[in-house]
Amino acid sequence: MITITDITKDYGGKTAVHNLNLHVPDGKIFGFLGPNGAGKSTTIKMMTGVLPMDTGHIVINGADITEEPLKAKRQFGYVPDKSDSFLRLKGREYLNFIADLYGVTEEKRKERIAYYTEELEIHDALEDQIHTYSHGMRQKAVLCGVLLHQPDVWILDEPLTGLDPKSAHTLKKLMREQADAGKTVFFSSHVLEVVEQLCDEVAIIDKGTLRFQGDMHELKEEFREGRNLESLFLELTGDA
Ligand SMILES: Nc1ncnc2c1ncn2[C@@H]1O[C@H](COP(=O)(O)OP(=O)(O)OP(=O)(O)O)[C@@H](O)[C@H]1O
Repeated sequence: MITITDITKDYGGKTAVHNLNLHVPDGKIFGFLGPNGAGKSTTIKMMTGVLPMDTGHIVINGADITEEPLKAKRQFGYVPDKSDSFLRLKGREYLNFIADLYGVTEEKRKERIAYYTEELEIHDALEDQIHTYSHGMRQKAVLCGVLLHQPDVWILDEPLTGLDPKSAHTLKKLMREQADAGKTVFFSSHVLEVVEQLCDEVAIIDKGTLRFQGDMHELKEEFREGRNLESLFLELTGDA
């Protein structure tokens, strides 16, 4: 579970996120939706402790990201929208490093690395350095790192962008399994079809301000005759 209370972030006088409140429950796939520049990545960076917030609190599974950063960070796995870290490591070295960080046993890491890298089709690239990987392959390597230590909370920034159809299908299946196991799945997107197909609950943000939060059923109730998610999104984000 993630609770965000009254968070605000200014970048040199420009407000990127303004008094945002969100409750991300367990057992559901939660989509965080908004146009380019809406404040999604800024919010995710504050959730994961990458950026300090100016005001407010974020609590992840009972741990405050500012007051108990290590405890909070142990609760989640994070896949950023761009991954340019550990480029000199080979894929297998990176995954072993993650397994060491999170204390995954030899037996479990062997089994999980084999399973998830096969599922996401990067097994054949494990002996190559990450700088030779494509954007999608890097994302899959980071995703395997998250799957390897099986955190309760997943925080994924645009996770399906750049994935081929088969890998996107596999990731959607894994997200559903995680939610069905009563865990937390939070992801950002501006692809409406993905959100419509996958989410149980959504929040829509625009210009740093929350425009809607509710389940897909409530969102669909907002649809009037002849309107779809796209027209509703455009109306909520002020572009209709
Ligand atoms: N480091 C920064 N310095 C100054 N302004 C920034 C910085 N990072 C983001 N911004 C601004 O903050 C606002 C929110 O940006 P953010 O990256 O959070 O949006 P987003 O919803 O993730 O967009 P996208 O879908 O395009 O990735 C934008 O107006 C952006 O220009």
